[in-house]
Amino acid sequence: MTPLKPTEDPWLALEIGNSRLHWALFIGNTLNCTWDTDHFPESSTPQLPECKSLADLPPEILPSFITGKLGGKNSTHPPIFLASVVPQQTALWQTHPHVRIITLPEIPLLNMYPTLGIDRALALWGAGKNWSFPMLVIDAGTALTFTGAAANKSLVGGAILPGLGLQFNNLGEKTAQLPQLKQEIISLPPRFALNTPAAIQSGIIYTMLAGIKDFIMAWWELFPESKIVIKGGDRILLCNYLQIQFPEIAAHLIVEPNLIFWGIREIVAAFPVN
Ligand SMILES: Nc1ncnc2c1ncn2[C@@H]1O[C@H](COP(=O)(O)OP(=O)(O)OP(=O)(O)O)[C@@H](O)[C@H]1O
Ligand SMILES: CC(C)(CO)[C@@H](O)C(=O)NCCC(=O)O
Ligand SMILES: [K+]
Repeated sequence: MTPLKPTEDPWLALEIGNSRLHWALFIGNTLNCTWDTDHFPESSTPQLPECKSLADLPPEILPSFITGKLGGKNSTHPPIFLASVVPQQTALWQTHPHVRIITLPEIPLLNMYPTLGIDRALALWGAGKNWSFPMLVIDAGTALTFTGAAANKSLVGGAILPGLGLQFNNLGEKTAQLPQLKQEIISLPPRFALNTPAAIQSGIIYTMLAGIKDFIMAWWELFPESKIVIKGGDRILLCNYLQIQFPEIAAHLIVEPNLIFWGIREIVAAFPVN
């Protein structure tokens, strides 16, 4: 792979989450744009190892407006820096000639444990480098996670629970009488509900908000001055409800969809350049 000129060369960041792929185009250090794509179907075996030029990447991965920004189909393939928490999807990219997989030991956080998710580590590193440590990151994704580090950039730890979508889906799937609901709750339901959909919504949303509040309060006991950043596909929904339920807490949250990309940028910037 040709070395990057950090100020001007284009490169792609790819985060493979459990629901979908999250992409970013960087020009040097500057984030140009982001987009999301689906996982590859398990059945398909994309010809990724054959990707020599941009023209070889399927259009469902690289939208034409991105190819345009990169100078058209015949231009040289930019490097892709990949971080994944889905090993089967990582495997598809492993042999791609321009892919560089980011691994946990490359992230300069102290006290990490070997099975820590790379997404959690990158988001925490990106948040801490951008705002400051101590730092707590809340990822409202497929899983809801809390991940915190102290002022000395040492991982304090965190917690993992089913995200909003998983809670709704699991309840609908594993019970005979409960319907599958979408988590698009327009307004907060009554806490003590008199119909089934509202009762499910109440149960899930109020316990989740109370849980988030409890983790935040516990974190502030340890690190009273700490900033807290929230990311993930359900961040806006959760922030809106936190705003109604616990406005004094919501006011302190920094909402940032691109945390992992900031983390990846830090790692890429530390890359040796000729
Ligand atoms: N367009 C969308 N596609 C899929 N999920 C979405 C979308 N918009 C919001 N969501 C919600 O976002 C949540 C998934 O979050 P996100 O996309 O951050 O997960 P992910 O790709 O698995 O990443 P992570 O591994 O960080 O959880 C789901 O609960 C889902 O309901
Ligand atoms: C928790 C998830 C699924 C969140 O994406 C991911 O970070 C992961 O698979 N983590 C591994 C376990 C851990 O972080 O302790
Ligand atoms: K699993």
